[in-house]
Amino acid sequence: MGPQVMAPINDKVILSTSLPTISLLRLEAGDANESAALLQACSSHGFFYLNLQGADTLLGTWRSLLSVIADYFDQPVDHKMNDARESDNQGYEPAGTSVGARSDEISRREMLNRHAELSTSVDKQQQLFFDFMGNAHKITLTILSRLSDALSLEGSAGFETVHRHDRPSLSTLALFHYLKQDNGQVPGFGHGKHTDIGTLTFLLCEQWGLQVISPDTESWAFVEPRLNHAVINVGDSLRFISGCKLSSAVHRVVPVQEKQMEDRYSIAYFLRMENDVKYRDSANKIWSAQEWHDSKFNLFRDPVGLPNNAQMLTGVMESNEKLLEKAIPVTWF
Ligand SMILES: O=C(O)CCC(=O)C(=O)O
Ligand SMILES: [Fe+2]
Repeated sequence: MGPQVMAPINDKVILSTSLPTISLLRLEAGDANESAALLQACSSHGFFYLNLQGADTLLGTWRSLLSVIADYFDQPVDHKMNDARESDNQGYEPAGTSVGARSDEISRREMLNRHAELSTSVDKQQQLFFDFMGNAHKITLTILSRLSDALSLEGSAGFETVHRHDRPSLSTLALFHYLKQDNGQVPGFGHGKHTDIGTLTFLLCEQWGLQVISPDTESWAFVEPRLNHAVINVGDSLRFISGCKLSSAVHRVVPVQEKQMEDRYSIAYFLRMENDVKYRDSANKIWSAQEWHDSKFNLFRDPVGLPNNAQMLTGVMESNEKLLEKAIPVTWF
């Protein structure tokens, strides 16, 4: 079983037509104009389409993975619970574990020893997952070094130097299944509004549902799924380490119609910094990358004191001048 076709959108939907498109081929070739366009995209929107032309291996692996994950999530919950690890970046998490996220999820930390402990059907597909992670990792590192170039960050000032291969990080591949709401039993759908924790997120999804706050209109806009394009966004850690020159845009996942009429599948590779890298958030507090990660995940699970803590979910973006004028109420699905 593979994912179903995309849902038609309704009239009220605003499309984000202004998202920039960056070419992976041109970034790989070191085209300086493309690096400048990348910097512009990451400073203004914090979100862009990455044209994957030329990345045939990755696109092929993605096709195979889509049917593997659909089959995986199709298994009974009891069986999938054999893979539960009570971890934010390893194993299975059933829908509703984190506030605002109504999705089944399977995540795998990038493991250099090339071995993952999963007992259910996906165990046999380990190579596919590692191939995908390897490719996504390489692409996100290319983006990162082009951003360093465009910001003239040379040598040890470059962003790549805090993403060394042999240092522990919480980089993760996550596979999401947003459940169809056709039988009235699913309490909610989607992913509440947030910014991503880490450096860069590489997202592949051919179905509707992702929304960003458009910097042009300051209101929610759907990101149109585009064939052979990934959606890349800047996370909090990169925003902070860039001295807030780059934006970690607020986004969420919602049904396109009143209810979610089809199962939705997405794959995200979260590139994260080395655990002990330190940075200042925009409120001037110092964090290690791991502390920021753990605190934000604790909040996702148990949002004590929301909406006071809501600023952290959105990477303190709402106290940033970019969104200050129009504070958006915290809503969950
Ligand atoms: O599933 C998606 O399209 C996006 C998921 C997301 O934003 C996240 O997991 O951080
Ligand atoms: Fe996200």
